[in-house]
Amino acid sequence: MDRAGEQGPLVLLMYILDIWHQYRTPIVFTVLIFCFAANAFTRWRSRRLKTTSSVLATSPNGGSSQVEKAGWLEEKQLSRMVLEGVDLGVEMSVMDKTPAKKLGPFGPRTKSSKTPKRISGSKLDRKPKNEVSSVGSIQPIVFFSSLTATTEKHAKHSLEALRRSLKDQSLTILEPQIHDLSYVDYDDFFITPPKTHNPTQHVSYFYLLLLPTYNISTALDNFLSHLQETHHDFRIDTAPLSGLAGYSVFGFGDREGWRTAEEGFCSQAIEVDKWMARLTGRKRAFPLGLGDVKSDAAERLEEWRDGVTKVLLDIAAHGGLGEGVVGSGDAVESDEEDSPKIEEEVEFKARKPAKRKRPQQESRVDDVEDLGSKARSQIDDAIRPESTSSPLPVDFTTTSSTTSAPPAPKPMVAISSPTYAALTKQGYTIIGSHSGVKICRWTKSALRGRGSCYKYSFYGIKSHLCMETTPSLSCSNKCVFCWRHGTNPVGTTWRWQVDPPDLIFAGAKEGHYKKIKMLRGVPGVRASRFQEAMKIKHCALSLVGEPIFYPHINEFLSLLHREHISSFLVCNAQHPDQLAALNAVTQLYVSIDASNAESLRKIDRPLHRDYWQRFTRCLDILCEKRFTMRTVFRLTLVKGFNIDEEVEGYADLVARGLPCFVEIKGVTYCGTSSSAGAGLTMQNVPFYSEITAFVEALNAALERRGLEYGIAAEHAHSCCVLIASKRFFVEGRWHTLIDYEKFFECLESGESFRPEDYMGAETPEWATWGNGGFDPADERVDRKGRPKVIKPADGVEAA
Ligand SMILES: Cc1cc2nc3c(=O)[nH]c(=O)nc-3n(C[C@H](O)[C@H](O)[C@H](O)COP(=O)(O)O)c2cc1C
Ligand code: SF4
Repeated sequence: MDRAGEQGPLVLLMYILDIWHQYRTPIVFTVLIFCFAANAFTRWRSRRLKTTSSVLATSPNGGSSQVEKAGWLEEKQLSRMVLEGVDLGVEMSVMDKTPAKKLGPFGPRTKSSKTPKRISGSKLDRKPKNEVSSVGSIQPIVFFSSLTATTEKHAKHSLEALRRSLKDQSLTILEPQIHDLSYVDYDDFFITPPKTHNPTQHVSYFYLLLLPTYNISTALDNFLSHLQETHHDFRIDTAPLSGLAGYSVFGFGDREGWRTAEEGFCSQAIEVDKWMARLTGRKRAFPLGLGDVKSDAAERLEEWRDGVTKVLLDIAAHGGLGEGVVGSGDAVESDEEDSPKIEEEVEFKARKPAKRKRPQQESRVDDVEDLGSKARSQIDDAIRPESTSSPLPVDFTTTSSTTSAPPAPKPMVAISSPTYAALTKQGYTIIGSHSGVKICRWTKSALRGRGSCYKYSFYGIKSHLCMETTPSLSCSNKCVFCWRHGTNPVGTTWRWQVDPPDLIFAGAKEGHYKKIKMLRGVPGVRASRFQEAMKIKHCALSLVGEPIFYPHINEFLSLLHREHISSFLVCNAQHPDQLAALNAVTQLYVSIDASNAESLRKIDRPLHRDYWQRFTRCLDILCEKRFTMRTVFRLTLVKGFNIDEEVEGYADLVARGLPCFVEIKGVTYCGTSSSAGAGLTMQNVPFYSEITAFVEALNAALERRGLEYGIAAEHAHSCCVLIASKRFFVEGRWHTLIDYEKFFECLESGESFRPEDYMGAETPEWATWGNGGFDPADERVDRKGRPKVIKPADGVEAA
């Protein structure tokens, strides 16, 4: 090997190095340009792949698997990921129950696809499946079962009636359909709601079930078994029919053979209603209707149908069944809502502010809460055992010590105030700034056929037709037994904004009907009574507060009377001027909570310094009114406060006021911390035997005074007895009931009239003294729905 040959590679290397040094800048520049161009090309190509609708080269489906524009696919939004290679279309349609082509950008694929794996998916629809969209359609379906064609005939007639009444509605209710349960496949309708074939239209189904009852084996047994098994089938959701918009059942039975539900009247319809409540997850849209084929079936069915039609329209308008009270839609009854627990909690909260340190010097009071807490503190001081001889409560109308101009009136119960929150939590609907309405527990009881309050036995008022309201939530007393003690505002004069009477009247009706509607899904509510309840016939102006405190009480009363709603007004005998100026009411009450000044101070804890003078003046005014309206003394007996040794004193008060009636009832213990704070316990609740002993003693005391009274009626269920003037004892019978239509006739005649002019029929035998006072047409049950054993200490929330 020669030297030149050995040095050849070295020379070549040096030559290359030389060229590199000479041309490195253009070389580097060229390489960079090339890399950039290659990169840009790659990116352009991949973007083009995403946005074109060209056929994927490797897709076996050719033109059918076109790639849709996928720009919407935000990877972060993907809540369900599907690996490419799985049949995406099928997977998605199972998931969302909508056709595959709507769901994915890549269309259906097969497992044989050779394209690279790609992760894809779509957003899940999070809307609750069982909520009817307000834009969705509702499909009513009438189901019936029939052996001897009675139910079939009614079902077909109902279908026509439904079609007629829904014909002109512009809402989204589809033409009702009908199915004979003997011919339908239960799996199509009673495992899950039927499937909709049109994916663009969301349809919710509403079932109306019309069923007879047979105590022999029929196809209905299969239907019942199916419902039961579906509910218990562990593979199926316990409420698979919750996607329904609602359901309601109507049963046909024969009362001649099966008098009561316990004996089997409509028992199969009752069972179906229960299972449907479970399977639909509480979608009872209207109470179970029951009709006796030999008497009232057609009438009851019509009421039920009207109610169901209204609910259908409601659902279409508002997109769902709306609110219900606790227990709404339940399969079986529970009385949770009667529990005093909520009251306890609210009352406790409401009383908390009273613990705040109170300034020594009282100043002018211009806010209801301030007034309430100050009054409360004073009153609390007044009733503490060690301070029983403390000075009388201050009259706030005379305590102003400031010289500043009076502030502008404020709302009595401002929306942002704790009082508002406490009252609404207790179930009050606050109307405007100072009025309230609430459903009383007897309304629910009457709707279920469990009995009305004592006013039904004494005066013929059906509790489910009665509205309980007050145009003034404020009161000038703080009675120890007041249910709402600690939450309601107090004051001696009206110093708040004044709402117009028509606003209060409209608000009270609206609030009342809304609350009634919330009861429609409650098990046990009778369809016929529910329908009746949608027309208020009576108004109890009591609740809490002092109705005659409201400056436009007379205008408010005329609004009631104009709609033929009777008025029972209860006042606390502290506002004689307002009482004197009061126009006619159907029945006028004053509360007589004690027989003497000292006792009244302890029990009513009045804010007025001259409370006893006010009280006795009210009795005199009542005495004058006794020939123009029915006047009543209401005595609430509280053991340890106002019973012992007071009989003679009460008899003297009766002699002074000469009321048409004296109602005597035992106090209701509500078990709240406020009542406990006022020194009240269960020990203060008199037994019914103690009430009756008192009544007999009072009656004897009245006789001794030569007063023409007698014991007319009783309602042992609510510890209440009625003493009546002999003016209402006609031809040897008590006539304590009221002829309400006659009352309105008298009122509208413009002539003066007397209470006797609207005296009603004789008091029913079952309500008279010695007979207990419970309407035999109703069913007495305890809180769990079991037959009731009379307990003398049962209280009543009476208005
Ligand atoms: C054999 C038989 C058994 C019945 N059992 C009951 C019953 O247990 N409870 C009830 O309320 N009605 C009962 N009924 C009355 C029917 O429910 C009632 O007549 C109904 O209207 C029949 O409806 P359909 O004609 O549509 O079959 C029975 C009737 C028959 C003939
Ligand atoms: S308790 Fe009062 S409000 Fe309730 S139904 Fe009876 S009268 Fe009406």
